[in-house]
Amino acid sequence: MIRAILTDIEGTTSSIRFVKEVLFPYAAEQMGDFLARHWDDPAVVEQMAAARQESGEALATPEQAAALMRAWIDEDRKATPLKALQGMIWESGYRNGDYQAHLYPDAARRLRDWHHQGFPLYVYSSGSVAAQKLFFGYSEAGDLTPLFQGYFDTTSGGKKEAASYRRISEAIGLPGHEILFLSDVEAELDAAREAGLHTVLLDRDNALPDGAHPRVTDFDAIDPASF
Ligand SMILES: CSCCC(=O)C(=O)COP(=O)(O)O
Ligand SMILES: [Mg+2]
Repeated sequence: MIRAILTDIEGTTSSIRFVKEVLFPYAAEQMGDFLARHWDDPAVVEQMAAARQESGEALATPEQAAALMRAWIDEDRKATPLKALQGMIWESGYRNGDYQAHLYPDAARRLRDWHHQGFPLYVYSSGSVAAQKLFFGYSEAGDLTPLFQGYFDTTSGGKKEAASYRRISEAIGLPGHEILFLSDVEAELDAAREAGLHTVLLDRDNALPDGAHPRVTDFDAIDPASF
């Protein structure tokens, strides 16, 4: 029986296009300026230390660091320091009203329904926890943060590693077989299933063949009671 639902964001609750064509370019454009202005802030110092560790580069100036961060954005690298910096940069964009996060209407509707039915809801995204809270706080469907019990990011591990889902199950306080994980990426679902979670593949473009995971094109087709 499912007792909690864990959802991915990009490609699952929300369009890939919004992330790739709005959020990532915004972060890339602001990165140089942001690092120059916040170079000595403790939160940035911490992420720069992590970026040096991951890259092996000296990153001695904001310009050098910005160039590497932009390269990582281009390759869609799910690096924790990049994700933390993106979250810091996106904050002002949301607060200034430069954009609102895209939410598929079916996702917003079903997340509200499941919350009202008593399912604890959680997010697991490569975006930082701070970025996730901004995303759902400033969404096209309004502030959805009251729906969620908790958020997980790459500090729990990579999304294609079964160990990450074991950590998340432990943090939620439920065995894997009582958690339903929703994602648009089969490799993430494979890892979640290896950790014992139930899975559903969101195939928003109805373009994928039937495979190892139940496949739906929207949240309306998901019935947590059917597992
Ligand atoms: C939290 S919003 C931005 C999402 C993001 O940065 C990203 O890399 C998307 O990853 P996801 O795990 O949600 O597919
Ligand atoms: Mg995704």
